[in-house]
Amino acid sequence: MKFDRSVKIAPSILSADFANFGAEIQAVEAQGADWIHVDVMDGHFVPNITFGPATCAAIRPHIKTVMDVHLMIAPVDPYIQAFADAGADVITAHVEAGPHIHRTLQAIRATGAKAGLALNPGTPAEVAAPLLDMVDLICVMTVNPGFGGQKFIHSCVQKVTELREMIGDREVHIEIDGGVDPSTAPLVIAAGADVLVAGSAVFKGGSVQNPVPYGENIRAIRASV
Ligand SMILES: O=C(CO)[C@@H](O)[C@H](O)COP(=O)(O)O
Repeated sequence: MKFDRSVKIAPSILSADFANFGAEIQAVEAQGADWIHVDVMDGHFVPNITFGPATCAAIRPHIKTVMDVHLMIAPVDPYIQAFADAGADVITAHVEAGPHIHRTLQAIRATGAKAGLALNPGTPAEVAAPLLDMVDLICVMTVNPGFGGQKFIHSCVQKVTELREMIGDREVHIEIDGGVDPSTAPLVIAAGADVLVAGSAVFKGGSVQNPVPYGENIRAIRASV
């Protein structure tokens, strides 16, 4: 996976048809998705449950782009290898999910996957400072994690500006997750983000049978930035 700073749109399959992940992934990729964002939730770290490594392994052959796995689970460390074996290109863990984030990031990189660090809306940018050489991506949550379709939290935009300044010329992506649509995407791109996760704003109005709205939605986000 080669680093580049262009704007990338990563549809979150949390808003896709759960009975049809393979076809949904193929449809959004055909309609212009750059990465596929996979939200893993455990009903403990976040108040919702989605799926685990077996589902990730099952969808992997359908993903031609980048499989971006966002772990909203605690503990994280016992499951890292399973998600790497499932074919994740990026594995992101939350700083709030345990006491040893440095060890977690090391363990992710040791698998060969890119290491992502996620920050909840209430977590300040400074927590990333000692970890900048250990991460390939920082995921700024712009909603409280757990559900799609929530309202973007505007106070998180300043955090993106601070992180971009901190990162300097390191090859670290800034990903935005939650409430991204054509009205909020320009704010975070201007602040220095390059990966936009979007669930409801991509999947709304479309289906596997009628994927054209997926393309229109992706182009609307791209055009907004
Ligand atoms: O991680 C999460 C939610 O916890 C996200 O990836 C959501 O799935 C984004 O959904 P929208 O806010 O774009 O609908």
